Order: sequence, then structure tokens, then C-alpha cells
Amino acid sequence: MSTTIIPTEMTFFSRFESDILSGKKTITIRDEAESYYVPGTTVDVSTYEEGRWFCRLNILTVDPIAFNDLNEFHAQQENMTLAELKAVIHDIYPGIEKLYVVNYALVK
Ligand SMILES: CC(=O)Nc1ccn([C@@H]2O[C@H](CO)[C@@H](O)[C@H]2O)c(=O)n1
Repeated sequence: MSTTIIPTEMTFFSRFESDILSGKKTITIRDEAESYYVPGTTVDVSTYEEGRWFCRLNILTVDPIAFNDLNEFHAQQENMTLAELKAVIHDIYPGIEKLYVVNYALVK
């Protein structure tokens, strides 16, 4: 028998809170360990630093992406330039090639 655990929580660095709440940032890019979010479910979102809850997100899609395939469209959805996005991801996930794009919508 196998058990499926559906994640109900997600954290973001607090510097992204305002972009998420204003709808400027509509995706997040995570590694394998955080690839188990399930489309159609809702997660409670808090800051990574303080654990302060700030919204709920509806998970829309979760799709694999290679670091080298990140493009301007991903950057636009992150409200960054592609160079900024690659630098941020390189910082958070150094050397990780296999990533996942999590597309979400703010629950109002
Ligand atoms: C706190 C925590 O556990 N992990 C992460 C991982 C990623 N991100 C953001 O997702 C996008 C692509 O990675 C960028 O905007 C990142 O800054 C985040 O905020 N928090």
C-alpha cells in the first residue's frame, strides 16, 4: 500500500510577499523536494523567515523544467528579468538542473 501526502503549506522568502499579493508573481520554481503540490488543491502560504501566514494559493499546474530551458516567459511570470530569475534560482538551488514550475492563483 502507498500513501499520498498532499502538501497544504508553502513558504516564500518575505521579499516576494508583495508581488504575490498584487498578482505580479504567478509562478514559483522549486526543486524535486517541493514538486508534490497537487493541481486543484489550496495551500496556506507563510514567510520562510518568520513563518507569518499571508495568503492562500490555489495550485493550478506543476510542470518539470530544466534550468537551461528557463525563458523570458517564466521571468515575466516571476516579475523579474531572466538574468535575475536565473541568479535567484542559482542562489536557492545551486547546481540543480531539474526544477518544477508551480503556477498558482491567489485565493481572494
Ligand atoms: C522559502 C522556501 O522554502 N523556498 C523558496 C523557493 C523559491 N522561492 C521563489 O520562487 C521563485 C523561483 O525559485 C523565486 O521567486 C524564488 O525566490 C521562494 O520564495 N522560496
